[in-house]
Amino acid sequence: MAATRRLTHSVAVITLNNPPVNALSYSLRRSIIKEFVDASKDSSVEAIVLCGANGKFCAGADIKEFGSTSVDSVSLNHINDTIESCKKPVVAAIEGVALGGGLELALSCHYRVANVQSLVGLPEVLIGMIPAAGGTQRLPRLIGIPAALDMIVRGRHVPATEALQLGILDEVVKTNTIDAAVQMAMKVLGQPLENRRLGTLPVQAIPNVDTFLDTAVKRAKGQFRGAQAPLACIEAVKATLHLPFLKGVENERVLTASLWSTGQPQAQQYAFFSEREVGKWTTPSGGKWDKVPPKPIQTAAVIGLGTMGRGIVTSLSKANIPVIAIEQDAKQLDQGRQAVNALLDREVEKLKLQGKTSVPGNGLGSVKFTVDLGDLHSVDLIIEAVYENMQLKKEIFRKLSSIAKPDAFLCTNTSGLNVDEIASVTNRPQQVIGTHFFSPANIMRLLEVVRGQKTSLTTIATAMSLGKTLGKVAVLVGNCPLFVGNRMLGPYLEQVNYLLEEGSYPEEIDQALEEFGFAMGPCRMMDLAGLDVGWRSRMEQGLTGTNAPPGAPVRQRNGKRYSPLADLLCESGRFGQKTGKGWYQYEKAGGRIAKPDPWVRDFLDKYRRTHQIARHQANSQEIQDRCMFALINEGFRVLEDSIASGPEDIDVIYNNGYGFPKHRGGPMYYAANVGLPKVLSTLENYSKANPDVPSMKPAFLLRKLAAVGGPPIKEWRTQLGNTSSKL
Ligand SMILES: CC/C=C/CC(=O)SCCNC(=O)CCNC(=O)[C@H](O)C(C)(C)COP(=O)(O)OP(=O)(O)OC[C@H]1O[C@@H](n2cnc3c(N)ncnc32)[C@H](O)[C@@H]1OP(=O)(O)O
Repeated sequence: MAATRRLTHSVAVITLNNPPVNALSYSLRRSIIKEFVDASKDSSVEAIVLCGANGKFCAGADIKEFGSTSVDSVSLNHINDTIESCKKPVVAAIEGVALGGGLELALSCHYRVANVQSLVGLPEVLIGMIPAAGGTQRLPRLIGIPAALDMIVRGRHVPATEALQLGILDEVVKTNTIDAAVQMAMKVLGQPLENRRLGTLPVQAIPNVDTFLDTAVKRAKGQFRGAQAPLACIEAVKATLHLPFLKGVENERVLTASLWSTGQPQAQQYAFFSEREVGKWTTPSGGKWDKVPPKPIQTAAVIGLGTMGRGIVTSLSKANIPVIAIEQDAKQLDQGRQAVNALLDREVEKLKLQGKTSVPGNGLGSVKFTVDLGDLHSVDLIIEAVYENMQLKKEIFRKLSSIAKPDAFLCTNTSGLNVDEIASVTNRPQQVIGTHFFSPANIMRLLEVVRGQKTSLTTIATAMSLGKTLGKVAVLVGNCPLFVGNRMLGPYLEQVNYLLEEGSYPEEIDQALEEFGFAMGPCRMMDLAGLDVGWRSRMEQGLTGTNAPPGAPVRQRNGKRYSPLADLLCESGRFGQKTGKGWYQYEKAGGRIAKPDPWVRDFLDKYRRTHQIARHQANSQEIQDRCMFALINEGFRVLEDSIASGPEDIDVIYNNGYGFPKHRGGPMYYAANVGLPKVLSTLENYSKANPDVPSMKPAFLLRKLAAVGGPPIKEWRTQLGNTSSKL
């Protein structure tokens, strides 16, 4: 980890070298300042270029060093101020990424030249922080408050072509970025540098700035629900209007300290590293991500062009993988084709905005639409995405056994069916795996990769690698009903139903959980997913409908508490958004604007009267605790059963697939933060009062960890001990 210096003509080229992303660790910072000061004093040097080794400029501060002491003696602010005030021209040569402290370093240079493929941004907000090395002060001075605020609050990675238009970059080149930067440095020799020192410039005035900033605060509160960093970013940028540069930088420091005390940065940084950790899968048989090479996937196919299939085809095409898209008849194929083409048109528009129109074929993989399964004979990987019906899925996999080439991988996109049962009808169970995409599959980042009993390590490696190629965060999980995410949702939604029975209204429950930070409350989520999905499944399980045990009490099944509320809603044709009515009413069938429905209130009131349930109106805290602790308790059971290999896996699943607020780290991190003894005692109390709700009986692992005082989450794995692993 060092910066090295060489001389090209009279230009000193200082290269940041700290693989893999040239993060600004303490020792790299120390080395940069030394090389820089030496170069600025060296009389043979007329200008300086800063660049990064291995095709990457710099991904910012070394996040691993946050929170550790004694690393601040060479601050990035000091480096940036030294660079900005240098009398010799300094040019940043940006390749790959200039993010966070990396862009702040580049902004302190007098000029910036970048490769066309590179990305720049201030993504600190995504790890719960604000840019605090002058970024919130220099960027608005360079590109104005509105554009800077948009970048800083969203933490957007901006493509070089857009950054050039915004005025962040002075030149964009296709090749030889460092040479171009050296040329630029020589060209500007002798020119005045005063107006290139961003810290000395005034910020451009905009009309009605106060209204503009108030609107930004309101929008951020609505969008980021409880996350403090976006608000601190706005506060920091606002300071450019009334504080001189150095005071503005001091304000960044104060805001950072205050953010740190909320615990949100720590949670988001845990989430950041957990996303990277889950890619490093291992299996009890000794399989390991870096020991088993994946097979290359050159062609793929998707069977079924419903909502999921359309998204999966788009996702594959976006990753430049040619896809064959299959439907069972010409009419459905045509509908699927139109829907996929509309999604792909949007992708082309996005690529155009990123200046990537020159990529052959727009950088999208071709899509061939067909009704002929025979066309699949030579594809490398097939994803079945028909609706959730075991018999139908088995029929398709039987056919694929004889049609697909012997080394083709067969994936099932199921949200909870038994992958082993599907694999059992094929002639290659070792090449069968579950790939549980989340809707809309072209947008949602999560992919649950479900390993069957016979799934080979190569198949796991290939599915995990495909996830990465598709830009997803893939998490390896074991095969059990509903896998991880949906399994944990069961007890959570059970509590929602009980709260509704007891006296809460849908909008109160949603408000409590949206205040907690969820992107969407559970009643709105059920309406979006379709209430009929669960209803059909409960009918198949014999819990409701004609298969229900004759004479079973309405609110009990097999001796356990049961809520028939959602069944009753479905029986009256209320399936959620798709029918325009569910827990809410919508402007039309398929509408999205949820309005509280007096019919639902009336229905719930009548239900309570019929069943003589005394009304208990839970407050937000009770709603949050009951729902969250139910979710967490099932998370512990998932760990006990080794369906997920660690708490990080669960947290990544919830953060990326279920709208869990990242600033709380994930459900298991949240549990550790609340304190496991508290989670345990709340569950114990509930369980004692409600022995007919077994999902709330504290999990063994929770008891075990609470008994040793609730150790930090990093230590949980060692406490898991010997379990019969399904991974
Ligand atoms: C001192 C002043 C304060 C400044 C504030 C900051 O600068 S905060 C940091 C701001 N920067 C970021 O938030 C960037 C975070 N990184 C990324 O977004 C991505 O990693 C990337 C740079 C876009 C690269 O993505 P890619 O998908 O190619 O690789 P990975 O994400 O898997 O990363 C590779 C490994 O690098 C580690 N890493 C990445 N960034 C940092 C970082 N800033 N600090 C420390 N480590 C970082 C990452 O963890 C991976 O490590 P592995 O061990 O290989 O898992």
